[in-house]
Amino acid sequence: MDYIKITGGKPLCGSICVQGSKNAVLPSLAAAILNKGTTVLHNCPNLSDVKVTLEILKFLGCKIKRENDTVTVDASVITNNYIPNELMNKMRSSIIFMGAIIARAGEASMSFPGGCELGPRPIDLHLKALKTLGVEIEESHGYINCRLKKMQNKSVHLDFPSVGATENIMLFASLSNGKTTICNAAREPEIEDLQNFLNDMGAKISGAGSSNIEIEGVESFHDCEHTVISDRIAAATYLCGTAVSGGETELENVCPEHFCAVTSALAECGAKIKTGEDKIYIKAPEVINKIDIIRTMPYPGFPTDAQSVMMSVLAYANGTSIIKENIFEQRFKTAGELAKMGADISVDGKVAVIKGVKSLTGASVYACDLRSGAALVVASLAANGESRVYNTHFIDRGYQSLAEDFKNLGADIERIYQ
Ligand SMILES: CC(=O)N[C@H]1[C@@H](OP(=O)(O)OP(=O)(O)OC[C@H]2O[C@@H](n3ccc(=O)[nH]c3=O)[C@H](O)[C@@H]2O)O[C@H](CO)[C@@H](O)[C@@H]1O
Ligand SMILES: C=C(OP(=O)(O)O)C(=O)O
Repeated sequence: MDYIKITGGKPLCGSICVQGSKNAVLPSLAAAILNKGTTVLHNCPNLSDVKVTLEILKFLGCKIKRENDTVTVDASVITNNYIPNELMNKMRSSIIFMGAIIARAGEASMSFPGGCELGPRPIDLHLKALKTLGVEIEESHGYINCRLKKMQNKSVHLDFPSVGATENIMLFASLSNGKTTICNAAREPEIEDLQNFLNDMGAKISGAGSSNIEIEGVESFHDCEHTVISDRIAAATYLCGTAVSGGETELENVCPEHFCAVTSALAECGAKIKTGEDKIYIKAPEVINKIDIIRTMPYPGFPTDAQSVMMSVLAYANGTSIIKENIFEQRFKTAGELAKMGADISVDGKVAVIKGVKSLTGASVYACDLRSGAALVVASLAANGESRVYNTHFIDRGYQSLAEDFKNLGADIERIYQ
């Protein structure tokens, strides 16, 4: 089994360029099927989730070309409007194809999406919104069959600002002859990037980044090129790695305003942070201060995706910190693995109490999901002795070169292929 081997104790230093955003590139690739032509996306990270998305696009009939971080999707001809379970269950984001395929083909059929196990991840909000907009939906033998009856001009209210549901509605409604308003839309930067990309293709969407998004449907799209935004969670991971290691690093190709919640938490821990337009510098604190409480929230609150790497930082703090996880029910599995390294963390439902310890000890640990893998690597960077982080396939979903990046910053780290 592959693993990442880390011998802790080396302060990180130097600078690295942060990859393109997983959560921005996935919906944008799905959106490419809305254009009966060629779409070029730059800054596409090389991730296993991106590979699955490209497989889905090929299955639908698209021609794909990848040159370094540029992906070209030719969706002139679509030959399928369904996605088999083998592709759907490989990741959560496969559900974003639903809105896009219905918009392009009038009907779509697919099974439920898969992905990391973070507790229940229903898709009721996606389905309810599409029904409101005139899509007939029935479930049969594990497949969801959707057919557009008549596009309704409607306002859709989301009971929770779901990122995926907001994206699905945007994709569906942008290629139609109606006007749609999304109320209580997700405000994540990836939603704004999707709006910018769709508008580059000829859509008429406004309001992304706020809770109300207005979509004026258009009849067709045109070819375009778009550069995907930088990955704010990867950036948060490198910042947390630097904070525990005691070093100082600079990240390039970032948008610091997208992860203010993380940088203010790290500043509260005592890290020195300086931001430029597309750069961020961090100097680790000599002693990591505890944080009374961090609550994960939809953007611009503290991102659930950065919760695990932050837990690794607080495991080394000079007191007791609390994390309240409000988005996913089972996102504290990392705590059990950190305990193998000597961390003192107790979990009760949505709350984790982290009693900081002076040092952790290297151990063999298992990533339980994507960010858990990143968190275990971060914790290992400062642990005494050697750690082995297994289940690297989770890490590959969201980081194109986690071990290599930390190595370039001076860590004693290596990916072992077996
Ligand atoms: C590919 C991608 O962009 N993934 C991100 C996206 O996931 P994803 O789009 O799946 O996350 P959502 O914002 O939809 O989910 C947030 C919460 O809403 C619940 N919910 C969601 C939809 C629904 O129909 N019903 C329902 O109850 C979920 O179970 C969860 O508790 O946003 C999450 C929250 O910021 C991030 O952690 C993921 O990294
Ligand atoms: C939960 C995540 O992603 P996904 O929604 O793709 O599972 C994540 O990026 O941490």
